[in-house]
Formats: sequence, C-alpha cells, structure tokens
Amino acid sequence: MNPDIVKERQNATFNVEKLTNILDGSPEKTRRRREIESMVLNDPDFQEQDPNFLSRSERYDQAVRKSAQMILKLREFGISDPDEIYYYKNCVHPDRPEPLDLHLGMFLPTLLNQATPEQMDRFFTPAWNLQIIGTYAQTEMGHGWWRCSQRASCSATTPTVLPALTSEDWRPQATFDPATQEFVLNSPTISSIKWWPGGLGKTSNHAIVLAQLHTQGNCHGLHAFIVPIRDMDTHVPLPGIVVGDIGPKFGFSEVDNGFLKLENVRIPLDNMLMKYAKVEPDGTYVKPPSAKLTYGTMVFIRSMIVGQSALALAKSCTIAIRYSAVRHQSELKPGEPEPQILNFQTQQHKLFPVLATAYAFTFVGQYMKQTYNRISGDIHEGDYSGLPELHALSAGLKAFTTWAANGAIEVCRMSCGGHGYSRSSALPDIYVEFTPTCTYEGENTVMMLQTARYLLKSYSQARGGQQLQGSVSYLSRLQPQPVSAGVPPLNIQDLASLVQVYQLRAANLVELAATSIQQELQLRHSQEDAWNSSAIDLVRASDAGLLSVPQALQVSAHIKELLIQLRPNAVALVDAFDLNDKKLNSVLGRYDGNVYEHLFEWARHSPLNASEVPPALTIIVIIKHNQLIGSFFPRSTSLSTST
Ligand SMILES: CCCCCCCCCCCCCCCCCCCCCCCC(=O)SCCNC(=O)CCNC(=O)[C@H](O)C(C)(C)COP(=O)(O)OP(=O)(O)OC[C@H]1O[C@@H](n2cnc3c(N)ncnc32)[C@H](O)[C@@H]1OP(=O)(O)O
Ligand SMILES: Cc1cc2nc3c(=O)[nH]c(=O)nc-3n(C[C@H](O)[C@H](O)[C@H](O)COP(=O)(O)OP(=O)(O)OC[C@H]3O[C@@H](n4cnc5c(N)ncnc54)[C@H](O)[C@@H]3O)c2cc1C
Repeated sequence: MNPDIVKERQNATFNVEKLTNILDGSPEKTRRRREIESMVLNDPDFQEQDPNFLSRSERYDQAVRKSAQMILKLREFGISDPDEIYYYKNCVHPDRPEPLDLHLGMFLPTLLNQATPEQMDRFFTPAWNLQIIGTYAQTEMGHGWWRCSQRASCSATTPTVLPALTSEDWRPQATFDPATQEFVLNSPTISSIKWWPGGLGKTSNHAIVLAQLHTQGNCHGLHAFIVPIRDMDTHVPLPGIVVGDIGPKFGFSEVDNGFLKLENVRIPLDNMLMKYAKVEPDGTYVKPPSAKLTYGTMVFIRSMIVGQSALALAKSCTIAIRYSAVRHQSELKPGEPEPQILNFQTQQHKLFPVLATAYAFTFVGQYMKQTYNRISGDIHEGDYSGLPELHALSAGLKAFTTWAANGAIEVCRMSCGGHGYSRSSALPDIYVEFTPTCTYEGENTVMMLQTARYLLKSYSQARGGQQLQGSVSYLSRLQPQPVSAGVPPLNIQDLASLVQVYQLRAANLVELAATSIQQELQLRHSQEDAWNSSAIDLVRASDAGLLSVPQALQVSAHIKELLIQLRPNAVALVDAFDLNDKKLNSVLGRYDGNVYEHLFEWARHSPLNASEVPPALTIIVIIKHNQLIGSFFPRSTSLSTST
C-alpha cells in the first residue's frame, strides 16, 4: 500500500462504510451488490484480454463471448431484477457498452411496455432465453428526429410529387395489406435506411423498427413493428433485408451499430406492437390513448442515463483524486519535499466540484428512477396525467447531467497530467464511451427544448392562476423579478436560501423566454418561427445571475473554505463509492495507490513490445545496410530480396 494513501485514509473523519450504505440505499443493498460483484469478478469465464491491445473485431468477439456467458449465468443464478441485471452487466463489461445492450435495455423493455399478452408469449419469452436477440431501430441516416403523431402532410405516395411532400413522407413505411394480413415494410430512400442501432450490424436476429403506419390509404404516424431480420437457424439475413455494421466510431468498439434497408419485407399483422394502438384485420386503425406512449422506452433509458452520469463521474474523480494523493510535483516552499498534487488549491478547485457533483447526481439519479417507477406504474393503471412531467424531467435531467459529466470527465483526465492521456488510466475510455449519451436517446439541445416547452406551458398556466404541483410548483409561488428590482437576500451557508435563489433565477429565465417568444411572434407571425428565434433563451441559462458583486465574492471565498474542509476527507469520499479495482480498471486509480510499478508493468504488455525489433523495422535495417536512401526508396520492395 502506498504510504500517502494510507495516511489519507487515517486522516478521514467519517465512517466510509456507512456512507457507502447510504449511497447504495441500505447495508443490505451494499451486501447484495458486493455479492453480485464477486460472482462476476471471481468467475474465470469472464477473464478477458485487455481490450486496449485488441483489434476492433477481436474486441467484438470477446464481448459477444462474455455476453453469452452473462446470459447463461443470469439464468443459472436466477437474477431477473432489472437493477441486478444492470449491475451484473456493468461488472461483466466495465465502462464498455456491449452487443446485447440494446436487447436488454430497449428491446425487452419495449416489449414489456407495448406488447399484448399474446405478443409477450411469442416474443418476450424467447427473447429472455436469447433465442430471439433484438435491437431498437428508430434513427435513420437522414433523421434522428420523429413525430409520434400523424401530420396532415404524411403521405403514402411515391416520390414523383416531391414538392408537395415533407421529409416525413420519405421515412420507412409499413403499409397494411388486408389481402394477406401483412404489413409491407420499405425504406423508400437512402436517407430512410435505419442507421446506428446497437447490435443490429451482426448480433441481432430481430429488430423493433419504428415506421410510418399506412392503412386504408391513411397515414397514422410513427408505430413500432417487430421485424425478423436474420434466419433463426443460420443467422443469415432474410430476403429483403439489407443489413450490416456501420464501421468504426469514436468509441463503442464492442458494439456493432448497424444499418438496415427494408425492401418489400412482409411481416404478419400481429407483429405490430398493439398494446395501445391497433390495426383490425380489415385495416381499421384504433388510436392509442396517447400517441406519446410509443416513446416510452426512450423515457426509460433517459431516466437511467441520469444515474449513468453519476457513475461516470464517480469513476473519474476516484481515479483523479487517488492519483493526486500519490503524485508529487514541484516545491511549494524551497527546500521542502515536493507536495502531493492534491495539496495545490487549483487541483482541489478542479476536482472537488466534480466529487460534489458525483454525489449530487447519484441522489438525483435515484430520484429520477423513483419518479420513473411511480409514474410508469400509474400509466400501467391507465392514468396518463403524469406523463408530461415525466417526459420533461427525464429529457431535461438527461441533457443537464450528461453535459455536465461530459465536461467533468475531461477535467479529471487533464488533472492527471500526461498519464491521464494513457489508456491505462481508463479516463480516455470513460470519456469516449460516455460522450454519446449527450447525443443518443435524444440529442441534448433537442431534449432541453422539450423541457422548455413544458416549462412555458406551466408558466402560462401559473400566470393564469393555476396552482401547479410537482417540480414546477415554484412557478406558482414566485413572482419573477426584473433585474432592476435588485438582488434577493442570500445566506450562502443555508441550503434553503440557495434553493430559493435558484428557483427565482429559474422563474426569471422562463419569463425571459416567454417574453422573447411574445416579441418574436409580433415580428414573425408564426408560432414555429417565434419558437426558433427564441431557442437560445429557451435552452441556455442567461448570463445574468441573480447575485450582486459582493455576494459573488462571498461565494468565491466560501468555496475556498470548503476546499480546505474537504481536503482531509477527499480520498475517503471517493473510497465510499466502493468501486472495485477490477471494475475501475485504472492503473492511476488503484485502491493501493501503487501507480508507478503497475504503469511500467502495463506498458510492457503493449503488443509493440512483443519483439525487440518489430517486423516493420526490418526495412530500416535493410536500408541502413545498403545505404539506400533518396532516389532508391520507391523501389524498396525489391530491396528486401537483395539481402
Ligand atoms: C423479467 C425480466 C425483465 C427484464 C427487463 C430487462 C431490463 C433490463 C435492464 C438492464 C439494462 C441493461 C443495460 C442497458 C444499457 C442501455 C444502453 C442503451 C444504449 C442506448 C443507445 C441509444 C439508443 C437510441 O438512441 S434509440 C433512438 C432515440 N431517439 C430519440 O430519442 C429521438 C428523439 N426524438 C424525439 O424524442 C422526438 O422526435 C421529439 C420529442 C424530439 C419530437 O417529437 P414530436 O414532434 O412528436 O414532438 P413535439 O411536436 O415536439 O411534441 C408533441 C407533444 O409530445 C410530447 N412528447 C414528446 N416526446 C414525448 C415523450 N417521450 N413522452 C411524453 N410526451 C412526449 C411533447 O412534450 C408535446 O407535448 P405537448 O403537450 O403537445 O406540448
Ligand atoms: C453511439 C450511438 C448509439 C446509438 N444507438 C442507437 C440505437 O440503438 N437505436 C437508434 O435508433 N438510434 C441510435 N443512435 C442514434 C441517436 O439516437 C441519434 O444520433 C440521436 O437521436 C440524434 O439524432 P441525429 O443524429 O439525427 O442528430 P441531429 O438531430 O441531426 O442533430 C444535429 C444537430 O442539429 C441540432 N438540431 C436538430 N434538431 C433540432 C431542433 N429541433 N432544434 C434545434 N436544434 C436541432 C442538434 O442540436 C445538433 O446540434 C445512436 C447514436 C450513437 C452516437
């Protein structure tokens, strides 16, 4: 154990185990989490080669092998609680998305939420047993954006009358053919080819495909269809299915994100998910109680991503803070030993806010999950009243927490200096695997605009005298104040006072956006144009804060005090996240702090070190021997035979 890190733990002023129990929810939950963790981490079937030293295809193969083992073990150990599945999966594939994520995270949940009992028997049971492997295909090459309900322009005609049609007409179509009781699915244009779905490229044999429903000559907007894409025995693509991998990406190397072109693919009537909307055998369309129910799985994942932001931050600051406790640099005072870099105020100012945010997001993630479970329970009982708030909250928190975490991971990486750039630190991987959360499940700006839409509606209800409930109740209670009204009193030591100032600021910003829309409406006479011209106000918090200059200085001084208070407990606070070394997989973030010897050991495994003279360098040796440089170089291929 590194002596610095031992000393850090001795100096801590609280019981780490108790805090871990609070983060987990209870001592029993901590015990169970550790039990699951040891099932995976001590299981030889999950041994792996360090993916940093593998090619993409090797990474994919290794991930598929581990995922298949995972499904067998989940079954063997009878693990079926979604939280426990999620936890088990995160231990099997720490920090890395894997080919079955979409199957577990979106295919199964969409069936649970939108399939009829008959469809549950036909699809969910085999999917749970991994006979059916599914993905969720919404995004297309030309559009990530969909409308859940029918628009007047939605048409089933061919592209000969292009000017009269909108982009929605060129999305994938599912046209009901009553003669055969089948839907015929087509991707009418290149841009309507499904693009991005995880596990689609090579792994899945079924896809939930989102397409425009056409029946009896009418278009009814976006609906979900279960489409078999590969033969269940041979895994070869079925007729009319053009499918494959979209190629290497920034990260997600283990995942076969794919493309899918549908060419007159026929599926039976009862492959449309019909818990809510229905098509009768004669083609009659039965409306769902709410068109937005089609988007239910996205709300589920958005809610889950809030907790993922917390986990990514917890990992990043554990690595950076432990490393900062064992790394020594420079001299604070001439002649004295080099201090731990964690003693530099600037290092604390980088890392302690990240630590605080990791804690805050952990609790926000728990709140989001509880809210999701409560409101989706109501929805299952037929009460849809909570849906708008759930949508606005999950969209807004998904965007806010992923943006914040995305930036903070990079702060942690840079705070580790050069070693943060090495893949051995794990920080580059955490970043590349996390950053697409800002894009997928709804691009963040688009999600913020959805939340803004809800806030503006709530604002106008509050101005109309309604008493609002839930997360927007502050809009009923607070009267937005013009900046000229002066600054509100603030006690920065008092949480209630801080919350009040935040609420007032939020109310002011909503008012600002509403005013902008009103002004734009007078100029542009179209609600949509006025909305777009006010989008910056809608999305971005304005620069006008509510604090006076002396208050802002007071905050700054208080932050410095807090840094000093936190310093002795910094390592203990990250220890409380209880991230096992194998799960963290970071040379810099090791629990024992023995960084340098393991950094050296790790580097020796680099494939480039497999031989002292890599084969490619033999050409240099040959060139040297023959003293062949300059004009001879282009003919070097024939030179190798000359020695
Ligand atoms: C027994 C065992 C059980 C086992 C279960 C298994 C569980 C196991 C769990 C274990 C988990 C394992 C691991 C999981 C890991 C998961 C990793 C996942 C990786 C994810 C990869 C990414 C996948 C994707 O990206 S999928 C594609 C996502 N795409 C999007 O998100 C597109 C975004 N676009 C949209 O949402 C829409 O197009 C939108 C909202 C931008 C515009 O739509 P529309 O035009 O219809 O809206 P508006 O006109 O603006 O509004 C109309 C109206 O509707 C309201 N509204 C919009 N959306 C919603 C919604 N979602 N819900 C409710 N309401 C909505 C909107 O507010 C408007 O309301 P008004 O009242 O009219 O104002
Ligand atoms: C790693 C990864 C995995 C994915 N997995 C899946 C999957 O499994 N299944 C699936 O269906 N999809 C998947 N996706 C696709 C993902 O859901 C989409 O990329 C995402 O919804 C964003 O859509 P887009 O790419 O069309 O972005 P765009 O909407 O084209 O966004 C580009 C820019 O335009 C701006 N913009 C767009 N619309 C508006 C607007 N109305 N107002 C203001 N600004 C706007 C955005 O803010 C952004 O800056 C995945 C994507 C990634 C990166």
